[in-house]
Amino acid sequence: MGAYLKLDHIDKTFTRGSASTNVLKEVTLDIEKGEYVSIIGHSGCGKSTLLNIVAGLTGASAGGVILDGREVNSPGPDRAVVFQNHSLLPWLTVYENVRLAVDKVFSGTRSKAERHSWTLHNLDLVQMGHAKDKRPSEISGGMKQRVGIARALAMEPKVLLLDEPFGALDALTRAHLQDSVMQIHAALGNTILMITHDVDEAVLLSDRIVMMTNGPSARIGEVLEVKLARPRKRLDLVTNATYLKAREAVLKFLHERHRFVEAA
Ligand SMILES: Nc1ncnc2c1ncn2[C@@H]1O[C@H](COP(=O)(O)OP(=O)(O)OP(=O)(O)O)[C@@H](O)[C@H]1O
Repeated sequence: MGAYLKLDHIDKTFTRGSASTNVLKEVTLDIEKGEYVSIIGHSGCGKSTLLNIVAGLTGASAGGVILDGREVNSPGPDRAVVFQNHSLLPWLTVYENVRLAVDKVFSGTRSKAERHSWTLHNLDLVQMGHAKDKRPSEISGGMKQRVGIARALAMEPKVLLLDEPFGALDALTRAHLQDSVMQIHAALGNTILMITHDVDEAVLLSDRIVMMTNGPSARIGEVLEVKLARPRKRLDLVTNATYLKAREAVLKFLHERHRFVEAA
């Protein structure tokens, strides 16, 4: 038996005319069911490209993705993506945005009443039940991200793919949302692959942090296991030696890679 989610020797080269850029080189990673894995690396190294390959939105040039024993190479409801800039449909209410996804996945297997209560349940999970009849333009950025997360969770994906989901938010909103995601992960045991630029966020949330080298031809440089017990409380971690050590290791990796590029 292999890993639950396997990224197997992924290579990606973009070609335009006669010019081609090799963005990812031999990226191999095994992720267990219920694991929270973050990918961190400098801007442009290929993190989003990698996530898009897992999502099936971009094809790999070589290698592939195996999820729960099956190769995946096109988008599917078993992999739900939450992007940095929410992608809610502006003409639908909060409820309707989530319901649309629920209907898409479950119209053949669950009754109308079940789909209705499942939609409400997922909005409650992210504390957005109270705003169910609002439209995206009437709610804040953080609330929109919550709805995006509810929509993704409601599809009951095998893997949740988060592409800098908190990147555009102010620090306080970001912290609230991180706490919500930690609670949801603890309660539901989701398998999560998340891209982030934020070292503290990576350490706080992850079981493992995958550090990418700079592109072109980015690879996995190091993988750091974050051996912090859960539940994790951000205030307790400020002085926690394991937390500080992990944070330092990631910062060091990023700093050294950056220096390398500057010197090259
Ligand atoms: N469709 C495309 N065609 C050509 N090149 C592309 C395409 N998509 C991405 N790239 C290139 O691939 C490289 C990696 O881009 P990607 O967006 O994956 O990086 P990233 O690590 O997610 O960056 P950031 O952290 O800034 O979001 C970049 O050099 C980018 O210009």
